[in-house]
Amino acid sequence: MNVELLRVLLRDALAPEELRRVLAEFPAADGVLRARARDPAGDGEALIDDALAVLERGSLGPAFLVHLAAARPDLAEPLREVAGPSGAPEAFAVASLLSAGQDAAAERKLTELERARPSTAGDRHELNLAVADLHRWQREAGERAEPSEAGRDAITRRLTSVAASMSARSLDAAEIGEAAAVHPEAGRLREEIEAHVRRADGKRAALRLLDLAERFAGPAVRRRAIELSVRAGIWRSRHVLGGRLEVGEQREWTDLLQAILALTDDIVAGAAPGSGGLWLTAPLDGAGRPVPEAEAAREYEPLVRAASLSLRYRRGGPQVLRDVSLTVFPRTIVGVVGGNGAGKTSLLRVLAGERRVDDGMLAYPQLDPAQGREIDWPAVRSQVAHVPQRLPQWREQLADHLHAWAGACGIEGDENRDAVDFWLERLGLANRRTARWGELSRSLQARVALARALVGRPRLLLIDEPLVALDPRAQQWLLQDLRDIVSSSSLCLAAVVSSQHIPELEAIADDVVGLRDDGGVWFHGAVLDLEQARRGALFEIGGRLDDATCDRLTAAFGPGCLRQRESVTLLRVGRDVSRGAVLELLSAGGQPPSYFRDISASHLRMFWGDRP
Ligand SMILES: Nc1ncnc2c1ncn2[C@@H]1O[C@H](COP(=O)(O)OP(=O)(O)OP(=O)(O)O)[C@@H](O)[C@H]1O
Repeated sequence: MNVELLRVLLRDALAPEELRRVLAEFPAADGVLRARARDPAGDGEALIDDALAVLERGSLGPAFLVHLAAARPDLAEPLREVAGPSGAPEAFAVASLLSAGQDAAAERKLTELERARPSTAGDRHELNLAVADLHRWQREAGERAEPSEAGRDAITRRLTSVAASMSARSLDAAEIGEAAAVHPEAGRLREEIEAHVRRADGKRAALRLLDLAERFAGPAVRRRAIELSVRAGIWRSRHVLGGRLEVGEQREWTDLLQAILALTDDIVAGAAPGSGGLWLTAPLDGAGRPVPEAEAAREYEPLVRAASLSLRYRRGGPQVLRDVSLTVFPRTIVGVVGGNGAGKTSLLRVLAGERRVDDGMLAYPQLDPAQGREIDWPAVRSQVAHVPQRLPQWREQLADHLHAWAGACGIEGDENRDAVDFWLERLGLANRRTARWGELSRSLQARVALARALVGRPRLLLIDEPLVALDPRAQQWLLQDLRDIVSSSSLCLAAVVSSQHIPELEAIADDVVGLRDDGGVWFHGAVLDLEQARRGALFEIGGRLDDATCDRLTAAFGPGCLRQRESVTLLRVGRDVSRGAVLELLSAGGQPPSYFRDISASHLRMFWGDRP
């Protein structure tokens, strides 16, 4: 939008009283602007300044152009120039044709606009409604032999919001393109939000909008994103059961989806370097651009590097960790999987600095500023949030508890208030602000533990068995949120998550450390390679195996290596495991199986299937 041209137009083409009236009647203006416009003693220039400041914000500018075109059809041409190349001039051309009484031309234009297929489902829906409104209005006008002003206004109002939404998308296309090219995460999140909107999943769209705002926007925009998320939540609870929406409700819903998309674009456009947005949280150079090396270090240098860790709780006692190695990169989730007593909790306690290892190398390249021979544990611990399996309880009301916790982490004042509000909304806890520990389900208690960890602005999350006692839906909900937050957050954090729920964790993890029952490692690497490793070799074993044999095999080849299929047992092992080694373990209890064969190359391997 050409703001300077609009300034000239407002000053020279409109009499002061007319300017006041147009601004006072502009439905999308904020209350302050409308009140000023109604003040007959106010200064005209100052009013124009105020108006332009409001119109430049968000996507109100194009909506105002439509509004003005409807009031002053003679200004259509200069307004088109002000709007620039976007869908908005089309929309306000229709408005001005209607206003000038050229209904047939307005209808033609509107139909053209609808055919042009604007980019979002919300826009298309809104245009359909506008066409329907126009037809109804024409019919009514024909019957009454006199056009109805109210009908005309209704169509203009609707076009105003379409124009706002469409131009929010096309006016900023260049900026959005630039931001997405420089920072693919912004572009990716925008695409994801659009996809949720297309599926009319407003709540998921709003949650991802919160992630986008947390990463790229300042507190005011985050507040706006929180408001939209609250509205989307109310909508979901009202309409989740698939009730039909009334026409008025449809409009409200469309407005909400459009507002989500418009704010998304505002944030993404602001994420472009040089736009004044926050775009990254890395240190900035003199010109306000992120320092590339600092950003690269933050994104790509590991948070944890551990090699050959070993641990015994007491001298001469059993070895709990044996030669365990892992590397944790920012924005990744490392799953630590294994059976009962495999050492998962112990490994997390070592990483949290609660337990010293007997041997091995442990370093926190980004968290330990000194990088000396000894780890600076206070510095590291202040950036690590450990959520133990036994969740911490609290006495106060939930929001008070989180405020106090954030305060204890050094987050004070507005930042404290904003962080608590943000995480309560993001994790679906906002309507439980006043709840106490005992009033929450286990699933919500797990979410509170996550919120508490996140308000402290950690770089590393260590989460022990978060899925225990959650039903499958709650497990999926929690893991999906964790995945989204770790991928997108401005904290640039990583998570190490332990669980016995191997398939669930694998679905969201980047890397896996699979612990054997003896504390050794049966797999360490990318999830993508895990399947490959498991595919190594497949053996079919006759009959059911006794518990002792199952335990022996699981200890050697890791949890999940065995599946019972009808009258046979299938065993999956790495490629490097010999037939002889497997047979030895099968026979160690003195009862060799009735038969045993390698079916790796046979179609029978299909019987492994997805079913555990
Ligand atoms: N404080 C301790 N003192 C002595 N032994 C311990 C201690 N904590 C754990 N162990 C032992 O270390 C081994 C590993 O325990 P750990 O809790 O790390 O395993 P885990 O994989 O988390 O098991 P689970 O899934 O049952 O929680 C177990 O044999 C356990 O008995």
